[in-house]
Amino acid sequence: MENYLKYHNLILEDTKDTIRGRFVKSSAKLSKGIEIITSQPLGTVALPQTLNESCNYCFRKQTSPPLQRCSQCKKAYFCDMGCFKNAWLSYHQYVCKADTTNRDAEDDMDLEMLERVALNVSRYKKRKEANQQPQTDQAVAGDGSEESVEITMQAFFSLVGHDSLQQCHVKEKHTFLASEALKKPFIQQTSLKLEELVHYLNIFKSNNFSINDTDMFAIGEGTYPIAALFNHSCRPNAVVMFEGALASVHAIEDIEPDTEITISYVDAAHSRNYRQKSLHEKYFFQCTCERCSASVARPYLSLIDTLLGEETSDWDRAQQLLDQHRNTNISDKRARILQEVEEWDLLEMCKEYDRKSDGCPDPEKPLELGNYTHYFIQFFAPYLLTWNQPELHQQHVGQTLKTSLTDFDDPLPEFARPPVQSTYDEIMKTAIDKMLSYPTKDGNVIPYRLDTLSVCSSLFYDEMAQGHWQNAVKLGMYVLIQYCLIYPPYHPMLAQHFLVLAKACWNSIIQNELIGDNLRLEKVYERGVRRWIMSSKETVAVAFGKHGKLWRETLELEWIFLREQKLK
Ligand SMILES: C[S@@+](CC[C@H](N)C(=O)[O-])C[C@H]1O[C@@H](n2cnc3c(N)ncnc32)[C@H](O)[C@@H]1O
Repeated sequence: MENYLKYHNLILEDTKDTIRGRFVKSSAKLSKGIEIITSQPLGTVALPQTLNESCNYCFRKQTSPPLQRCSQCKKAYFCDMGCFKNAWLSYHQYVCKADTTNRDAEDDMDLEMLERVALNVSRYKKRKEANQQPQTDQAVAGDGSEESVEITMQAFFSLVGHDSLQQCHVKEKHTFLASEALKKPFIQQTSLKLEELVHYLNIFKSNNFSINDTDMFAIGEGTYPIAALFNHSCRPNAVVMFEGALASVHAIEDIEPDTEITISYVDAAHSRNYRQKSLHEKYFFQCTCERCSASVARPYLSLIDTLLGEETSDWDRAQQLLDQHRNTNISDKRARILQEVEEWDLLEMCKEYDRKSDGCPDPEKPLELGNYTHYFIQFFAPYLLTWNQPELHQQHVGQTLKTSLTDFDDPLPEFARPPVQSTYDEIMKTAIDKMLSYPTKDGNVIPYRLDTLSVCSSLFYDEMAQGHWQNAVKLGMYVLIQYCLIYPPYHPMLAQHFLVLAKACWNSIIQNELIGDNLRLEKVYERGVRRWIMSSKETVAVAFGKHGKLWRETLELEWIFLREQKLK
């Protein structure tokens, strides 16, 4: 295992702290966008609601030819006979029948994962017993370039289950699930004991990953022993991405040698309390990352949570309530926000907060969604991505100075306000201080709060679904500002949002053309599309790589947009 890590410029260090355990650090500089290491699954389970969307064996999505449904159990889907045969040999033969029990869906997934992992552990042990020769480290790991089964298993056996810390109801549930598994002959044949199975379930709780598709929607869950060696930070420098069932850890910022590499176990778009509570319940630690506790180097990071405030209720529940429109408080707020969005005049706002006009919202009055968005977007986009490329910010002098920013964005006049700060940290600090300097008033929608974000992001998708593109663009720009605060600049959530925003802007242009709306508005949208396509290209390449669906979609949109421009 160490060899595999070393080959990938990684070192596993032990803190000797019983909770923090080991952590992974870099032994060389790792540039943003690189795939640091890949991680093979020891077991994967599809989410019940997405069973027909991806192959039950390799987790790839396929529409042409369509996935084939298993004719016997009529539940699992596969790409082709190859995947079906592999699945059959590894696990499907044991579960290929209707399950008549009525456990809840989460328990069913845990049980399925347990059975898959137990089978793999038992096969591995049997193979080891059959091949009695002691293996040297070299023979086990080769040159370290490939993750052999031995490496995956070594990593799995080393993972923490926090067995003694689990709460009574968790212990009871895990004991029940382990005994359910042991009722099945194929699990009895593994010779694994009840305590071992309970330990594996504890390992899953603190180490498993949610498997996402390219649109960042969860489609399953997996045990990835190598990826599970990375510790958590609410401000991570790496993310775990999936290609089918293979996980890989990507750097989302430049990582200097000897730096801990961290990923985030919870969505960073939650309040500090929510994150702390769920990290403690599931992983048993108190998060002291740069965002959770005041960092000396980057003090503005802890101000992000001061800005965001608390969730009004449990986030998922709030989402549910939003969907159902039942909760009067939330639907009142939704109606008020929608009215603000309807009344916000995009052209007026663009004029007021144009870089040359030096406009800023009245410092005596609370911020409204429109002026908040138009004023602060000038701090962030696209400057969060290009602050370290000053040549891109040069004024267009003479006839020929051409830079990618002048291709994609307005050249920035020297006297422009607010000035582009010269580092990422300065941009963030200046913007956050400025936001916090505005007064707030009870009953007003406070733009930077989390509850406003959750209403606006749900409205953003609803307005797109209904083809209300002008509203969608305003909401999308607002959500962008919040994402710039919450996520590191090359985070997949931000990259994906840039692309969706570019598409919304493009659809707005098409819709405006259809209804013959005014030309000046069209110019504003065109500038938006250029800007969001550029930002999307820059971030998608780093966060997702240049081989996936999002990169293709970005290039396609750019191609259509540039072609239309030429035709005009
Ligand atoms: C997925 S494992 C990470 C690898 C683990 N440190 C190990 O040695 O196997 C998750 C566990 O690591 C520890 N951990 C992860 N991130 C941490 C952090 N930021 N602070 C303290 N402990 C952390 C907790 O014990 C958590 O349950």
